[in-house]
Amino acid sequence: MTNKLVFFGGGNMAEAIFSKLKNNPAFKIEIIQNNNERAQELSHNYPEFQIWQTLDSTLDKNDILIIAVKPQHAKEAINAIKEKIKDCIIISVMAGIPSQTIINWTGNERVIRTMPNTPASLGLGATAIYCPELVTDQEKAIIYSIFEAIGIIYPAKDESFVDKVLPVTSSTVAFIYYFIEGFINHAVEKYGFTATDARNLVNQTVMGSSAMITSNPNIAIEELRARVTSKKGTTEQGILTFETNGLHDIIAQAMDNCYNRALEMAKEFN
Ligand SMILES: NC(=O)C1=CN([C@@H]2O[C@H](COP(=O)(O)OP(=O)(O)OC[C@H]3O[C@@H](n4cnc5c(N)ncnc54)[C@H](O)[C@@H]3O)[C@@H](O)[C@H]2O)C=CC1
Ligand SMILES: O=C(O)[C@@H]1CCC=N1
Repeated sequence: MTNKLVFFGGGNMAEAIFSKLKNNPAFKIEIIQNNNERAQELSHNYPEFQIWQTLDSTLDKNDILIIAVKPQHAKEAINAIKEKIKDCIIISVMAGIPSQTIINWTGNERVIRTMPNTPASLGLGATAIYCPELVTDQEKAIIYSIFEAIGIIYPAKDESFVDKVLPVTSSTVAFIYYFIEGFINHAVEKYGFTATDARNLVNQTVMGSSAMITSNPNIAIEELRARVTSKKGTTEQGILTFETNGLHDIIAQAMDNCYNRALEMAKEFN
């Protein structure tokens, strides 16, 4: 069976998902994109999808709507289409907006909250999914299949984990880029590498380090680190610098501020 899968908002996160689903025969994909320039870009890049400026048709019980607009635009955007989405399955990828808020806006109780991340576009995504009890096993299997097609899934035992995963997966993509930028910038500014060489060398190192973790599931990450950190060697000096300056405390603070912002957004955009 082919499910109609409608993306409401065709921005960065939506594209990371639908770009990876384009050859998947299980879904007939449509995109609602109100910005004309972006809609034209999508029509050019994805001729296989139908792109609309607004949702004109009413969605049926088996249709799936993925809400992928920014949280601050959600209330107004959803209000404009609420009569057409009363019966469909609603999946939100929005940060911070609780499912009860979406139920209040739409009158539809079949709301699934998810938190994906942009490596989905490479099939390397990580998505937390919370399905309420009224979602049937058959519907759950379809919902999981969307996100399994773009990476790993984490079935959240309660909705709070969809917010708690923000500083573990979704926002963390940017945190890791920020960390990488620091290494590249200093390699260029202090040590004279070209920007391209620094980017390639640091990126290869990040990929290699990550692959070492994946390939050695039984070795603690601390042990992998110890194997690089010789007594009185060079690495030790760098790690000591991080420890002295409380890098792990800074990471913990960044994670807490990120998560707390999700809780704040729930109140701000209801
Ligand atoms: N970017 C990321 O890494 C992640 C984003 N998210 C969530 O995904 C959602 C979208 O974020 P991004 O893709 O980054 O933002 P974005 O700004 O790239 O995409 C939003 C798109 O929705 C369109 N839009 C706004 N109102 C509309 C309407 N009424 N009808 C049709 N289209 C409309 C905008 O023109 C824009 O293209 C947010 O709620 C965010 O919290 C979740 C996980 C990761
Ligand atoms: O920064 C944001 O609000 C979104 C949610 C997770 C990643 N980007």
